[in-house]
Amino acid sequence: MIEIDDITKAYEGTVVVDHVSLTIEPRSICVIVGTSGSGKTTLMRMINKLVEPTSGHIRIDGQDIAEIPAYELRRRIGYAIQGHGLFPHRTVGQNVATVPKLLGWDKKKTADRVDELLSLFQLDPAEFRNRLPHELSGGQQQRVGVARALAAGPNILLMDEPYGALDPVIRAKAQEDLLSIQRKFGTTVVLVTHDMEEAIHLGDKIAVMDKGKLLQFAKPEEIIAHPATPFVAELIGTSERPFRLLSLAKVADHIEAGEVGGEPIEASASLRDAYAELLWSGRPALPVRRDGSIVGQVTLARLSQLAARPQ
Ligand SMILES: Nc1ncnc2c1ncn2[C@@H]1O[C@H](COP(=O)(O)OP(=O)(O)OP(=O)(O)O)[C@@H](O)[C@H]1O
Repeated sequence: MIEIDDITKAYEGTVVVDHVSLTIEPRSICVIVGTSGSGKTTLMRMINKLVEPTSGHIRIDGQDIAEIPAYELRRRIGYAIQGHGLFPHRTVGQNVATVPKLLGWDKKKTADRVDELLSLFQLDPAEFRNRLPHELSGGQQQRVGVARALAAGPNILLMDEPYGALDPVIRAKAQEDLLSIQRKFGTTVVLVTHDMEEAIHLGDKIAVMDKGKLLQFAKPEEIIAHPATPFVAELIGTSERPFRLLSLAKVADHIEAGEVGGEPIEASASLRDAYAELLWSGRPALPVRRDGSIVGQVTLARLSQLAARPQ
């Protein structure tokens, strides 16, 4: 658990993070969202002491980080940034091995871990471990950056706009990878983005920042349905609200009995994808497929109800 307790950061009298308090539950993803310069990165960097707070406290699993040396904290907390930050003259394998090496892991354990992580990120170790970062695509470099951050199995992973530079297809893939890896390892993730779509997709909870202040800290459903201020509502985009609500749930959770013809949709698809397909194909219902079999239908009528403002 990460407890941020009344934290403030000022640079020469200018307050950039202003009395922020929030508690991030273990094994959850907290996304910090807000406009440029709102203090997102500064807030996150206080968690691994890259920035020292002016006042306030941060506790990790009950321990005040003021009592933990910065180097120790940074070995315990993974950190991945936009543009990956890989060492350009070190191979992919050496990059991923950075923290295990600092921790004095033996060669075999380190090499096994590097290969495990590269495989996990769908980078064939034999093909990629000896390449230099510039011999990789942007998306591959980003994956190596996240693999490096996870190398020593940290409980906490901080990510600063990790997918900002990726094209939409690679970005969606990287987000799915993050979700599955987070579930696999149970990592607590704090991710900074200015993209509300990304925040809603990834966040168990979303922290909305503006001018150094925390405006709202809540589940995506709550932020969409009950934005705390007009600024939060604007950030969500009023015309986007129904679609954002639908993007939070899966077809699997809203299957109705009944048979209907035509091209099916997968149960794992989001309701938003189902809604788009219903509108695009002009059908009132789609058959739903799970593990290759048709298991029911999803209907336009039901999705229209689900997209309406929650009471
Ligand atoms: N080392 C520093 N010295 C002085 N001011 C700083 C320093 N670091 C950040 N700031 C200022 O603090 C404010 C918040 O910066 P921060 O990087 O936290 O914002 P952000 O929300 O992450 O923005 P972006 O989305 O553009 O990265 C900005 O006005 C920035 O200019």
